[in-house]
Amino acid sequence: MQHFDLAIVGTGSGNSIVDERFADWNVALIERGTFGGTCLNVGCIPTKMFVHAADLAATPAASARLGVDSELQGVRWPEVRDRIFGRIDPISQGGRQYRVEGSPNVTVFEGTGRFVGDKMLAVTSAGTDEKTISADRFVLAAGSRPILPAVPGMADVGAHTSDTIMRLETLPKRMVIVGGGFIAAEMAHVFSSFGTEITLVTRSGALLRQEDLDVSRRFSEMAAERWDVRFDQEITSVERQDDLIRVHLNGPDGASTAAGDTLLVAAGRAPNSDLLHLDHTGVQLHPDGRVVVDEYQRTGVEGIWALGDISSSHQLKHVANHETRIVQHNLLHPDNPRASDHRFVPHAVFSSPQVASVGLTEQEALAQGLRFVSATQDYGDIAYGWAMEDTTGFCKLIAEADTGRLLGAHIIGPQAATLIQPLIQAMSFGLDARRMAREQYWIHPAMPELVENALLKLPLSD
Ligand SMILES: Cc1cc2nc3c(=O)[nH]c(=O)nc-3n(C[C@H](O)[C@H](O)[C@H](O)COP(=O)(O)OP(=O)(O)OC[C@H]3O[C@@H](n4cnc5c(N)ncnc54)[C@H](O)[C@@H]3O)c2cc1C
Ligand SMILES: NC(=O)c1ccc[n+]([C@@H]2O[C@H](COP(=O)([O-])OP(=O)(O)OC[C@H]3O[C@@H](n4cnc5c(N)ncnc54)[C@H](O)[C@@H]3O)[C@@H](O)[C@H]2O)c1
Repeated sequence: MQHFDLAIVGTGSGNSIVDERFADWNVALIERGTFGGTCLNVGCIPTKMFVHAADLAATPAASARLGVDSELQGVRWPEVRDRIFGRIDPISQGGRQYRVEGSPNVTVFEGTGRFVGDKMLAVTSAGTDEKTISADRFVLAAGSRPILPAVPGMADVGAHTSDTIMRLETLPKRMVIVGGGFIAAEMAHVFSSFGTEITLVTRSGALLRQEDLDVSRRFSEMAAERWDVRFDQEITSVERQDDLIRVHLNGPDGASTAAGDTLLVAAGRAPNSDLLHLDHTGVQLHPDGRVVVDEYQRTGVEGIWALGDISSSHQLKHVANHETRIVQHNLLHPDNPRASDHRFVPHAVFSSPQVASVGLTEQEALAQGLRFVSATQDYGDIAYGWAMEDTTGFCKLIAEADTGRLLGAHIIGPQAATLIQPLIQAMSFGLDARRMAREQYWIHPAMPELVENALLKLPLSD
């Protein structure tokens, strides 16, 4: 049995742990899927490349009201798709090749790892013999995978998830999307901009329910104008009839059916901890399957760390990246460990409109009994937003009443994912809202004046 100083399960964020500082460590990398993990292959990167193309495709429809007449002449789906994966696939292949052939201290095991002893992992893959390895230390970076709701027929109709939808042979004519979160919002924008008719089915009364209520409401209203959105639906069964998939629903108005040639299920992701047979090690799990870690990313078992989607309540790449750097440091400096910082974790939804958020929603601030003030600034009332004639976007801020410390920031509208960054910075470094607004220049008439004016609107005393 081969023994290693370190074994890393998962080559998403896990792959970037091993740099030159680990040159004299004997490392095993275990990967069951495509080298490079979710973000690179089926997550952040391809989706945002599709979103960029979708934004371009949607521009002609939006520009006529400003007197600019242009026409979308077509979307060459195979070319859009192949340009994206023609750029991504070589990165994954190059990363794999570098580890297999160019990293003398790293051994790559391709297959599914599962614990068979305290610090022993068996790796199985179809067509090869099972290999068992041991290691002094393990990093569990095995990520998460899409959930297919347990509904009669769901597993039999050829439903797509985000893992497969981006590689379709042809552009769908009618797509049913199940889910009302990140992936549903982004993919509905992508495919509808390319010309696919979208029916979006969600079990709750609003889309993007994790957002501040004002943002979620605004996004839901706008989505309902653009797509056939069915709220408050229970899926009772799914069936395929030749080329048509029918999703049978039960909602406030009774039974109905959503039909399309393609079904995308975007109903959340579950941690891959079940694949690892962690009962053989004593690593503990939360009820939802996430690995339990402390602030140093340590599991309860000495020498076993976890990071990213397998352990985090934030399934976000910037969180996985941060935790990777923490684990990296703590592996190298076990006597001087660093803690992860999850105080102000932002996120953005790259749909149309974009949504971005950091910190508490108003509902969370209320639930925590905080004394806070809030202010909302419309894009339409700052110079650049007025020039664009934006009528729907806004920035909402929540600040501690006594100190002016920002508690939360929420933006819906153009460039929201970029505009939020100074607010993340202010919260991370404890800059109070009044100082942030007044003690720096804000370029006129640029879009960040949205943030400046939202800050100035907060009813805080001097
Ligand atoms: C469609 C989509 C879009 C997204 N967009 C964004 C975005 O815009 N911004 C953002 O911040 N986040 C985004 N995310 C989330 C982001 O991709 C994840 O949070 C991040 O990739 C998680 O990284 P990870 O290293 O924890 O796991 P992964 O990157 O998933 O890596 C885990 C790896 O472990 C392997 N593995 C699992 N089990 C085993 C096993 N037993 N043995 C061997 N190997 C195993 C898997 O094959 C996988 O390669 C998106 C996700 C999706 C699905
Ligand atoms: N821009 C980004 O950062 C980005 C983009 C995509 C994905 N992600 C990450 O990936 C994760 C997974 O994305 P997601 O959209 O699958 O999950 P999600 O948690 O964002 O949304 C899941 C949605 O599915 C709905 N749902 C669940 N079961 C259902 C059912 N049986 N019937 C109808 N609706 C049902 C939920 O109510 C919810 O609206 C996200 O939580 C996010 O962390 C991030």
